[in-house]
Amino acid sequence: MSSKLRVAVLGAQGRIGSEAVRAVEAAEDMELVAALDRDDEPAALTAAKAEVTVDLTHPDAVMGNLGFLIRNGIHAVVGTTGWTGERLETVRGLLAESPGTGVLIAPNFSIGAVLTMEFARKAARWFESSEVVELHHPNKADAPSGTATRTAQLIAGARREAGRGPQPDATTTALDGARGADVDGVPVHSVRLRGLLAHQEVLFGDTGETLTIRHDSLHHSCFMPGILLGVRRVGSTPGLTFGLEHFMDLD
Ligand SMILES: NC(=O)C1=CN([C@@H]2O[C@H](COP(=O)(O)OP(=O)(O)OC[C@H]3O[C@@H](n4cnc5c(N)ncnc54)[C@H](OP(=O)(O)O)[C@@H]3O)[C@@H](O)[C@H]2O)C=CC1
Ligand SMILES: O=C(O)C1=N[C@H](C(=O)O)C[C@H](O)C1
Repeated sequence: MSSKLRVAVLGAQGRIGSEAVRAVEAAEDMELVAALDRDDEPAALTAAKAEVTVDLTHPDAVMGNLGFLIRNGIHAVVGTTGWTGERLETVRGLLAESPGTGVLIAPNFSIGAVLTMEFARKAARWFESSEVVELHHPNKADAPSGTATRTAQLIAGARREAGRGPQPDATTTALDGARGADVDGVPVHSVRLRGLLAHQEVLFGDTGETLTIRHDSLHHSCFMPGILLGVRRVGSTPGLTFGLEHFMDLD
């Protein structure tokens, strides 16, 4: 009997899912027991006795997938985007019925992106204003990116804690969208351009200075160490964990 962790991938034919399949296959402590895509039956996961499933599908599919996984006590590592407070509450509700099951939802698995979010959170209270610009390939499912949304939420939280009020902005906009999307008071701008993969700039400004934190994902391989870390840790971390930073020692 193998002692390797039995891992499945959902969205296995996708841009990041196909990379995750290769990463799991290459990991000495894991066995890829299922690689499923859109038309496959989720029941294959139970038949394959998957212990951990990695979901890299689509915001429209992920809630149904998680419902199945949690009901069947299969731990989940989720990179799929589209997370709202309401969706997270639904996941917590499902987990309450399956208390031994662990779910990690990570807006971004790349180490540099996790650090970008952490640095942005730390910088936020020192600057009057901040804006987030995310830049992705044009086939991306959603906008703004999950990473940009999370970054803006972390900045907003840090501003609230520091007692900072709304960011100054006296602009009158002639066209809807000119100032981007408002995420908790932080403007978020989405660029979609052939040739890009996944990039983000967080801009801070105050009197006489600006600070820009930039991260570039240049290949899908950058997400793999984070995904594998999540797969290794999620089974011993029951309940919902939101953000890979909780599985990393950032201090
Ligand atoms: N957290 C992170 O670090 C990262 C997250 N992502 C996120 O991962 C998701 C996937 O991105 P990406 O790989 O670029 O997208 P792709 O469209 O390339 O891949 C998604 C794959 O999932 C398949 N799929 C759709 N619905 C289902 C379903 N119900 N069950 C199984 N498979 C399904 C798609 O099939 P079909 O083509 O037929 O629709 C496709 O093969 C997005 O939400 C993206 O934002 C991406 C990179 C990093
Ligand atoms: O769709 C992508 O490509 C990515 N999606 C995630 C997001 O929305 O933040 C992570 C990364 O930006 C790549």
